[in-house]
Amino acid sequence: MEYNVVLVRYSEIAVKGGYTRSRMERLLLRALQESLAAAGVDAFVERLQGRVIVRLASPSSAATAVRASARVFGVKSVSPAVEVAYRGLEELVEKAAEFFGDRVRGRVFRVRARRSGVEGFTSKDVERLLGRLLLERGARGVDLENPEYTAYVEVRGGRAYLFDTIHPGPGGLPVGSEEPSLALYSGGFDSGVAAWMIMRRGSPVHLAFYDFGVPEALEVAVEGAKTLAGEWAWGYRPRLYVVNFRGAALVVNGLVKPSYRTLVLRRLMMLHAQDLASREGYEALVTGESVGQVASQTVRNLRLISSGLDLPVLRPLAGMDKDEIVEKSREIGLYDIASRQVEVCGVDQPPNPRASPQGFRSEFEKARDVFIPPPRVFDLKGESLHSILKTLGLRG
Ligand SMILES: Nc1ncnc2c1ncn2[C@@H]1O[C@H](COP(=O)(O)OP(=O)(O)OP(=O)(O)O)[C@@H](O)[C@H]1O
Repeated sequence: MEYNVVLVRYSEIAVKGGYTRSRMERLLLRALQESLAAAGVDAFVERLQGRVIVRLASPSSAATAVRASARVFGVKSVSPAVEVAYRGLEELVEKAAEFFGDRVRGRVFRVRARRSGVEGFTSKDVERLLGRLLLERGARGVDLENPEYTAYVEVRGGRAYLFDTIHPGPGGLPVGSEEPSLALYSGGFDSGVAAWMIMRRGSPVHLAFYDFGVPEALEVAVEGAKTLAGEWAWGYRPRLYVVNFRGAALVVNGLVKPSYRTLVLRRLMMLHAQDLASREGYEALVTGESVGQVASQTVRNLRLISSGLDLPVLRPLAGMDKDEIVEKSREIGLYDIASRQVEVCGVDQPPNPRASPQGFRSEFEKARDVFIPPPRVFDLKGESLHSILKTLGLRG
């Protein structure tokens, strides 16, 4: 018996009611279809009560389908499974024993059964009967606490799903459940993880990179943006905005007192991102700031950088430690790229961690009217890495 489906469980959607739930389920299906198609899996995606079934055209695509499904936001976990039809408990456990028989031989096991939309027998009945059958067919023993092998049976109406592995998905909400937002993305660890975390909460996140004129930094940021889009952005077309901030850095370095330069430049960045977001219909900004991580991220300085903005600034890493952030970037596949990023902040002196609000205001006034050219805009799904780099003058 070969895997013919992937069973997809979703997390928070299950607790939503009525219209919201069916909208989110539709978004989840669309994202799953897109992710599977991009991975080259020929499959039909079907909604069951509380589950999604990915029906595979070929069993050989099961592993790829599992990987592709586990990269979709809203998915709690996935299992490659065998779907069988049955009439009555006896036929069900017989088919299950056929699938699990070889796998439990010589091993200590347990059966975990669940059931919904079924009359006439309980989950316990399935566990007991199948357990007995598997012992008869060569399993070494039963241990409910510490088995070597778990045989899972999920019964839904007239069909049952048999599986023995559960692979975690990212959780969260399907992309499109929330309004879109714009992440200030540097290509470093923090802003990549931050963008991912807000995508995970259902917002289609677009990215803005502020270019201080260091080609290596721009190249890494484009690569990181392509990776985020290619691995995680299912169900929408993320954009990358590359903003030429060289002029802004020059003006700030020329006019502003050294200890205020980083803060003034950051605030210019935030204001610019807010205008850009408003024009494009994005309803929040996202940054990778974490309280106290560096001098520009003290509570005081975060206040100064973002005071008076109309759009909410989402800072999903605010309460995280650096090592947790780096670990997360590893999990989501951004570590290698982010670790190549060079630190470029546009100015050469760190800010005072407790900058004075009055001092900041008067220094900011000196630079507030700096001209910033319109951004270059890229469709991260539609354009290849090479063509984006070429347009930006980074490839011949
Ligand atoms: N060149 C840039 N382009 C876009 N956003 C930026 C840029 N530089 C900084 N940011 C934004 O400001 C935040 C704070 O930047 P900072 O350099 O102080 O912190 P960081 O911890 O090094 O961030 P990261 O790891 O994302 O580079 C970043 O997380 C990002 O959201």
